[in-house]
Amino acid sequence: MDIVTAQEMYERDQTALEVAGLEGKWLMENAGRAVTYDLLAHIHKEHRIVVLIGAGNNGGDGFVIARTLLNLGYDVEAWQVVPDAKITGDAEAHKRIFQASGHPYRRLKSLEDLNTSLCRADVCIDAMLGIGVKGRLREPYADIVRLCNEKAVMRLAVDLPTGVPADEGEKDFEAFEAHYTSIIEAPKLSLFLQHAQPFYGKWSVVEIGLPVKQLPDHRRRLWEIADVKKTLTNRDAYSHKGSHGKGLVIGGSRQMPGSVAMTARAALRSGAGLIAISTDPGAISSISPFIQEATFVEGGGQVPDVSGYDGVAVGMGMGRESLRGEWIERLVCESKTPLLIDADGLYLLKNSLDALKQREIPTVLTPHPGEFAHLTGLSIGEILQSPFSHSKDFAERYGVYLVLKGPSTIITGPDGEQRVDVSGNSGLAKGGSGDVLSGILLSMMMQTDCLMDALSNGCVLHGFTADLLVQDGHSKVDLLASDVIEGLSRTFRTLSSSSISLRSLCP
Ligand SMILES: NC(=O)C1=CN([C@@H]2O[C@H](COP(=O)(O)OP(=O)(O)OC[C@H]3O[C@@H](n4cnc5c(N)ncnc54)[C@H](O)[C@@H]3O)[C@@H](O)[C@H]2O)[C@H](O)CC1
Ligand SMILES: [K+]
Repeated sequence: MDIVTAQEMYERDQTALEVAGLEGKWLMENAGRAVTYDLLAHIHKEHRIVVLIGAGNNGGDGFVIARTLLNLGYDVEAWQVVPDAKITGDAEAHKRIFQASGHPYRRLKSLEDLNTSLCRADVCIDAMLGIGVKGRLREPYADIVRLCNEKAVMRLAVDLPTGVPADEGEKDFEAFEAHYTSIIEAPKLSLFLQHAQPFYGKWSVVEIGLPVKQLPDHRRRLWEIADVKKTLTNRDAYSHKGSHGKGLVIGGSRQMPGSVAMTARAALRSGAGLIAISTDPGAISSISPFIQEATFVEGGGQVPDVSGYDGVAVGMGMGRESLRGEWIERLVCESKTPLLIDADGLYLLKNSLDALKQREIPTVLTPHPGEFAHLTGLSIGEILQSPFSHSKDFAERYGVYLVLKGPSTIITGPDGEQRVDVSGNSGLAKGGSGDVLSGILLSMMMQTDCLMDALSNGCVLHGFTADLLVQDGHSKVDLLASDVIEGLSRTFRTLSSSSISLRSLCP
């Protein structure tokens, strides 16, 4: 599913008009009806519903929604919150259809009247502003939004909650706090921003009839379990351990032996053929009981020889001594093997960014916002405010694959393509989760031709496993990173059993 900016959404509407003759009025009818049927899952016949209608096309959708609900026999009060003169274009056309259908609407004269109506209502549908909002809300929207937010009503938003900017880069806004948002055609960037997402509540996306094959490809998509099923490499019946990648995990220390154990174990549980660990010799006895299948290579204080491996993950629990920084620089400059750099490795990489630019073999960096702030010199606040553009700038400038971890993980390729993974839950906010993710990613990197697919699939497998575990058996409080490793077996079984049942349906 594509993810768009406001500008890209307007371009899509324009394309629909130019290539398919789909006029705005038709799209508005489609959008209003699709949203209505989506919202019906949250509305009962006995509910009293208030529809709030603003000045632009989001308000136009509101007229279609109010009309459709009234036609279906729901108890609806439609409130136009701006003067008549402000309703123009397609919205005005739909206002006329609304009136011609014999439905009344109310015009906001005083906030007191609306307050009385909202006090009686069970459901409030926000069709005031959508992707056209600019800057902080002006009146009467700001007052109305405050009023709605303090009422004990179910708040449903159309496309975006009024006041939430569609794009990244803005942090200080006041907005309608929706319990549920019915998003039109494609999620907007702000759905994936930590400070904006809570305003959306739960959400889904409705389709409004745009000519999808003709639309410009903005190369930014949501990556979901269905995409994983389509792209995950099948295990060939005649394969051997060498067919699934020979990986090396470099890291761990006496103080942090568990990190590499988890990375190695997660890599093997996700299908890697062979995993070797290069670590502080003093840590081997603590690590080996947890991962009998791994072999150990003698580090001997030297940068390990990585030739002969299909992929290398480096940095987990490695410590930050300057000697390790030299290793990172040498690996970046000299190794001809795809590299994944995480944790302490990212900290040390800061001094080798020029070398990174020169490197021609694929490199994957997996920072959380704090590590990315360290790498870029930006603040964590700046990263969180504009994670899409900062990720893209960095990945393009240094020619790397960047996995910016968070509740919405953004995966960016060196050519600027972006994927977003929203699987997972707060149970993953614990030490060790990143080590497990690195192991899964290493395994996927070695088994998938397209690195973007490998990384996107790895992120979803990690989050989806955590979701399965808290649905059944675990809670978000007790979930451990090591539970996720053991939970991978269920995820892979789920994925393969669904493909078997699909196959069994085919003639
Ligand atoms: N393909 C589609 O996605 C379709 C979407 N539709 C809906 O149309 C809106 C976008 O419509 P647009 O008219 O461009 O913008 P808005 O309705 O969001 O608002 C414009 C309106 O808002 C005023 N305004 C801007 N900023 C502020 C502010 N800070 N405070 C107060 N008022 C503000 C501005 O002056 C304008 O009057 C999209 O979200 C969908 O809901 C179509 O229905 C179908 C196709
Ligand atoms: K809205």
